[in-house]
Amino acid sequence: MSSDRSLVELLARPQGAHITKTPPRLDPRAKPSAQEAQDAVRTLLRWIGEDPSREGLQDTPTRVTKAFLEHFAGYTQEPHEILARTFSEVEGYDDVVVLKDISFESHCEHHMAPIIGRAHVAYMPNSRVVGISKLARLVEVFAKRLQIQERMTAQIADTIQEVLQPRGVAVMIEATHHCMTTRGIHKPGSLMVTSRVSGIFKTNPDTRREFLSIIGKSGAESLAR
Ligand SMILES: Nc1nc2c(ncn2[C@@H]2O[C@H](COP(=O)(O)OP(=O)(O)OP(=O)(O)O)[C@@H](O)[C@H]2O)c(=O)[nH]1
Ligand SMILES: [Zn+2]
Repeated sequence: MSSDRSLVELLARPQGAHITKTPPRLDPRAKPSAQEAQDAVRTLLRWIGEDPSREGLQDTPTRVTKAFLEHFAGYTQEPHEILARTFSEVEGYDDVVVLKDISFESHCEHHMAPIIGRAHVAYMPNSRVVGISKLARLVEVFAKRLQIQERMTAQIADTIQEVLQPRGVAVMIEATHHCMTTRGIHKPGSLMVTSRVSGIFKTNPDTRREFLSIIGKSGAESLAR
């Protein structure tokens, strides 16, 4: 192509058309395909110096994406729906209900490293109670997302408060953060403890003490006031 011709063609283009267009901004929430997710795993494998085509790694991208679907299943579940069904025939039971030692596995949003812990969930019913398994399901929904422990604690407590409208809620979580135990500062055995209380658990020290005693933490008087 002569330089004259290319100049003519260039001038004939609409103004600015010769400038490479900025690619459209990706919607950060648009879901990539399974293929794209598996390719991303292959990229990471190459990045650590591995050969994704070797026999032992050939199915690894599929396994990893499948595992991710399990680790992060909480994004497809609606927490409020879990507590939708309640029972009122409780013979006037209006004392504290506690489900303690609910084990969970989550992942921290900073390193995507496991957070392994236990949650203790209590509420003071207001004429209606919820099926007790639903408290564990609620923990599970929030655990199966990328988390920081403080937010997970608050989300569990706030959802119970919003949906059941009990006289109070108390949630305590104790967890080990693998980003602190297996990397970084390497402090195995360190345990992060968070709590969120509302209603009567906040205003009445006796109710708070009862919760702490039931979960085996009597003496821990400093729970958020
Ligand atoms: N508050 C809080 N911090 C968390 C949680 N999970 C992880 N972290 C912390 O998030 C912080 C991220 O800090 P950065 O300095 O950005 O990351 P980093 O350089 O990898 O930090 P180090 O872990 O200290 O090596 C770290 O201090 C983690 O310990 C959590 O649930 N709650
Ligand atoms: Zn982390």
